Amino acid sequence: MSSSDILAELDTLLAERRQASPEQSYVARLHAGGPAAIGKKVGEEAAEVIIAGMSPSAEGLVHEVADLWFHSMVLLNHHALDASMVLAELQRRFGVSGLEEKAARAAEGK
Ligand SMILES: N=c1c2ncn([C@@H]3O[C@H](COP(=O)(O)OP(=O)(O)OP(=O)(O)O)[C@@H](O)[C@H]3O)c2ncn1[C@@H]1O[C@H](COP(=O)(O)O)[C@@H](O)[C@H]1O
Repeated sequence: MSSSDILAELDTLLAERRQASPEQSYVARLHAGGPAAIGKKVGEEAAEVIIAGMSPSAEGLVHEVADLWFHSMVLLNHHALDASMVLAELQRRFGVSGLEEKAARAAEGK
């Protein structure tokens, strides 16, 4: 599998594992806890990303970001959303300066 396919492959696997028993699947266990429990895990992983980002170990940061992406994907899946929607949103934003987008929003009063 190429690395560019992994998000789509993982989304398919996550949807399958949602139906599994919580005794046998970490993903099923996360879903059983509901959005608040999954969101709590996303928050913990985000905190671990912040801590890893303070250290010079690139390997540690990559590991923690992978944990954050994985748990965020489970949360998306819990709401019948998937990574392709996030990728499409990033594609839509591609090349649009964050500063210009913010200024345009301010001009529209948003
Ligand atoms: N990519 C992942 C993945 N990344 C991280 N994790 C798990 O996420 C958890 C992260 O928890 P922490 O880092 O907080 O460590 P912890 O000490 O185990 O957690 P706590 O005790 O704090 O709850 C660990 O149990 C990891 O194993 C993952 N679990 C599963 N997947 C994918 O999901 C698929 C389905 O998994 P199951 O549903 O478990 O079969 C797997 O085949 C993988 O492809």
